[in-house]
Amino acid sequence: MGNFRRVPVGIVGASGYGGVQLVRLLMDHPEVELVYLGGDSTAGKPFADIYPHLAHTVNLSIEAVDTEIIAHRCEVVFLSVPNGLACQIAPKLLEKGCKVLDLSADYRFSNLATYTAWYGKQRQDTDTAATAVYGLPELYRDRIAEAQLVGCPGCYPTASLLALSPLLKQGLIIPETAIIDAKSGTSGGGREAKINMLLAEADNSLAAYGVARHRHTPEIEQICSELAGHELTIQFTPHLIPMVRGILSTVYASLRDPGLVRDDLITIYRAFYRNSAWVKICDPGIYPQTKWACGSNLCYIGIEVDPRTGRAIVMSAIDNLIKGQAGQAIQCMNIMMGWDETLGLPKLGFYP
Ligand SMILES: NC(=O)C1=CN([C@@H]2O[C@H](COP(=O)(O)OP(=O)(O)OC[C@H]3O[C@@H](n4cnc5c(N)ncnc54)[C@H](OP(=O)(O)O)[C@@H]3O)[C@@H](O)[C@H]2O)C=CC1
Ligand SMILES: CC(=O)N[C@@H](CCC(=O)OP(=O)(O)O)C(=O)O
Repeated sequence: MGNFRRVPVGIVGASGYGGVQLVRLLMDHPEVELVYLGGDSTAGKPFADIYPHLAHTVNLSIEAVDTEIIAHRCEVVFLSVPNGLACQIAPKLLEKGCKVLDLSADYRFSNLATYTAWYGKQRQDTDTAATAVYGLPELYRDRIAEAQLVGCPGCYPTASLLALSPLLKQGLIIPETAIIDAKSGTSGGGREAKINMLLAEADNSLAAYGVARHRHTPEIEQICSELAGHELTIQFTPHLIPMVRGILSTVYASLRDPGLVRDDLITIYRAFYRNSAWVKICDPGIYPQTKWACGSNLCYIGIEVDPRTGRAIVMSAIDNLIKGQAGQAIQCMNIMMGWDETLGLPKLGFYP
C-alpha cells in the first residue's frame, strides 16, 4: 500500500444549487475528500435533511461559517454563496494558506470600481482582489495553474465567452458589432424562493430580463476587451426560459473578411480548442441543444455564417450548474492542483 492521501476540501454554501452540485461531484473525485460543509440558515442540519436522496453518500452536517475551523480542516475551499460574501471570507482563508475558488462575482473583476458600479457593494479587499485569476480554463489555464484565488465566471459569461473568444482573439470580427442573445433555465436564479421562478409564473412563458443592464455585461466586456486589445461595449440580452437547467447563448458578429465561410470558422474553432477537452465543436449544419450538455461539464458550440449579412452566428450550449458553475470550479481546482483537468467531472449528460 502507498501513502495516498486525499486533499481535504470544503464548501461554503453547500445547501444551494451550486453547493449540492459540488457535493455530488466532489464525493466522486478521486483526489479529494469532502470534509466541511458550511452555510447560514441551514447551519446545524445534517446535509441529508436537506437532500435526503444523498443520505447514503454524504454523512456531514452543515456548519456555521468559522474561517479558523475551515482553514484548519481544508486545503481547498469552494465559496458558493451570494455576491458580497466571498470577499469577506476569502482573505482570511488565503492568509491561512487555503486555495480558494469563488463561484460568485466577487473576484471576477480586475477593476473593483466596475464591480462596485454594477453590484452596488463597496470593497475593502483590494489587495486580495488583485491576486485573483478569472477562472475560464479555456482562456486562462496557465494563470489558473499559478493561482491561490480563482474567481469563477458567471454562467452566461461562460457560454458567451466560449462562443465569442476565437473570433475576437483571431481578429476575425468587428468587435463592436457583437451581440449576445442568451437563454437560461430557472436554476440560474439559485434555490432561494422568488416569485418569478414559481412554476406557475415561469412555465409557458419566455421573456427577456435585465435588458441593457444585466450584471453579466461588464464581466463579458472585461474579457472581450482583453481579447480584442481595446475597451469594448457588448450588447447582451438574457432571457428566462421555462426549463430548469441549461443555457443557450447565440452570438452574432460581422466578419471582417466577407470571404470566410462556415467551414473556415469550424476549422479555426477546432484549432483554438484543440487542447480543451470540455469544448466540442459541432459538425457543419449541426446546432447545439441545451439537453446535450445537461448534467455534463461540456460546452457544445455550433457555427454558421450568413453570406447575405456577412455575420458569423455562433451558438453555445452548457449546463449552467456544471460548466456554468460547479463543474467549472472543479476544473479550475484540478488545474490549480496540477491534476488532469477532466478529473472527477461528468463527460456524459443525463439525456438521452
Ligand atoms: N445558479 C447558477 O446557475 C449560477 C450561480 N452562480 C453564483 O454562485 C453562487 C451560488 O449560487 P446558487 O448556488 O445558485 O445560490 P443558492 O441561492 O442556491 O445558494 C446560496 C447558498 O449560499 C449560502 N449562504 C447565504 N448566505 C450565507 C452566509 N451569510 N454565510 C454562509 N452561507 C450563506 C446559503 O446557505 P443556507 O441555505 O444555509 O442559508 C446557500 O447554501 C452565487 O454567487 C451565484 O450568483 C454562478 C454561476 C451559475
Ligand atoms: C436565470 C437567472 O436568474 N440567472 C441569473 C444568473 C446567475 C449567475 O450566474 O450568477 P452570478 O451573478 O454569480 O454570475 C441572473 O440572471 O441573475
